[in-house]
Amino acid sequence: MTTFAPRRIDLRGRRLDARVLRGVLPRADVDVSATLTTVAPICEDVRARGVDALREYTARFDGVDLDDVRVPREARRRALADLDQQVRAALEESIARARRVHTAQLPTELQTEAAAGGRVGQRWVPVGRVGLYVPGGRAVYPSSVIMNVVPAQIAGVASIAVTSPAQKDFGGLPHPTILAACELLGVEEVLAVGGAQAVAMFAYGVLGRDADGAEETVVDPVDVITGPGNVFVAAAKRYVQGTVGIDSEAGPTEIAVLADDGADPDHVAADLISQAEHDPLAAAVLVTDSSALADAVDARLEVRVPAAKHADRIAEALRGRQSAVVLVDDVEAGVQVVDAYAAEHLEIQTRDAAAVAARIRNAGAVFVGAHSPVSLGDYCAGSNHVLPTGGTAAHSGGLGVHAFLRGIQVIDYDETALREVADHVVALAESEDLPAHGQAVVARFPGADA
Ligand SMILES: NC(=O)c1ccc[n+]([C@@H]2O[C@H](COP(=O)([O-])OP(=O)(O)OC[C@H]3O[C@@H](n4cnc5c(N)ncnc54)[C@H](O)[C@@H]3O)[C@@H](O)[C@H]2O)c1
Ligand SMILES: N[C@H](CO)Cc1c[nH]c[nH+]1
Ligand SMILES: [Zn+2]
Repeated sequence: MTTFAPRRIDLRGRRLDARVLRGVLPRADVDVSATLTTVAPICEDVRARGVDALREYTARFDGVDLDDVRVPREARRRALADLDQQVRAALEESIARARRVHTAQLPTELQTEAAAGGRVGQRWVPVGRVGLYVPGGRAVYPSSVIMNVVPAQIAGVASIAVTSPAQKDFGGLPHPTILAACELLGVEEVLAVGGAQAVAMFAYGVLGRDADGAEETVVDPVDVITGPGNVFVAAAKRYVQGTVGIDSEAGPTEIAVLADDGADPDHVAADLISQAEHDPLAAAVLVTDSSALADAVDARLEVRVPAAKHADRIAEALRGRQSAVVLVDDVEAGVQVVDAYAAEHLEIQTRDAAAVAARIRNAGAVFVGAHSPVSLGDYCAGSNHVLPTGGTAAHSGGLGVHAFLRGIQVIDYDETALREVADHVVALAESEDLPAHGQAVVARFPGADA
């Protein structure tokens, strides 16, 4: 008999320390590490050969003969004019909520008097140019245009470029709804490149030839690359990090659900399927202290998956080594497990869900209670759906305005304030055997005792 249920991991009665959990929990991160060997030559080739390399990879991976990587304004205007009105209304609502939430994230400028006359400030300055990746392989993601562009605009980034894979079925342009979303948001530079080659294009910039054969800049390099994508995109972001800043490794989608016997198995199954739908590498993990709930969810997967539109992809994700149903002794143990797993999305479907959610330390985003499914956050909650995957939520957060800002400290001491602290600077400089550091202060007060 074909089963559509994820494998079971039984942690009941087991000691749950970090090492044990690391060994037994499902994890897809190794795919990103392994994929570095695939994407490194692609990135280096784009760096060396520019547009010619972009054309070759687009033909190979997307089946499109690219004419120009730049999408003309007219195509974006037409896409918006032709957009279904219901989809337009949904995009507009999503934009409005995202703007509200992301505006509230803007940090305040600080000015502190560390001592009388000694001021230290903190200014938040947007990066100059960003490259935003919008996926478009198995599915297309106009919602990811919003999730990338809104925080970049609110942060005040002056130069914003969006890229998304060229689509065979749409004349080699990105999907029209993606173009329409760019136009709605007033994005002026849109490119038709996907995968690792798009990430390299942004990291290094690309040159091409104009109609007369003269060398021209086709895409300028950016300071920061953000956005979600498949394992090739996530690996390429890891590869170019350092040359540019990145947001997080927002790779193949993950959902973890922490549920007790009060959860509705229909909801839990629907939510696991909703995210397994993204990619055969997507991870769907249920953590529960109720074997009755685990069985009930499995039974619903058996019924629903074969009938679903992308049943093959969903079944592959649910049965993959990255998915599982994890049985634990109680909700307390479940909190330890989901914290060690550090999921991109974590739903809490337990009694007193808000209190349980408040104790979670590692997750890209937490969805609290019966009425906050992950797909609400994917589209219309106002929160950002570009979130860290593969366990990186233990050290990275989701996309927001901060990804596009740098805090610059501004130190402004007057003479009296510097004189007052001079002895301490000299003492510390000498303790580090860096006496010239102390001298740089003493030199300002000739005649004073050093
Ligand atoms: N974590 C997040 O925040 C988040 C948000 C939305 C979507 N996602 C994920 O984004 C992904 C979207 O993936 P997708 O594939 O639909 O679109 P995508 O745009 O990420 O990838 C398509 C590109 O992959 C490249 N590619 C395909 N096969 C390749 C190969 N064998 N070698 C090298 N490159 C290859 C091609 O260049 C193609 O253009 C899914 O995994 C989804 O789960 C994650
Ligand atoms: N669940 C994805 C984040 O991993 C975001 C998304 C966009 N569209 C549908 N879902
Ligand atoms: Zn989703």
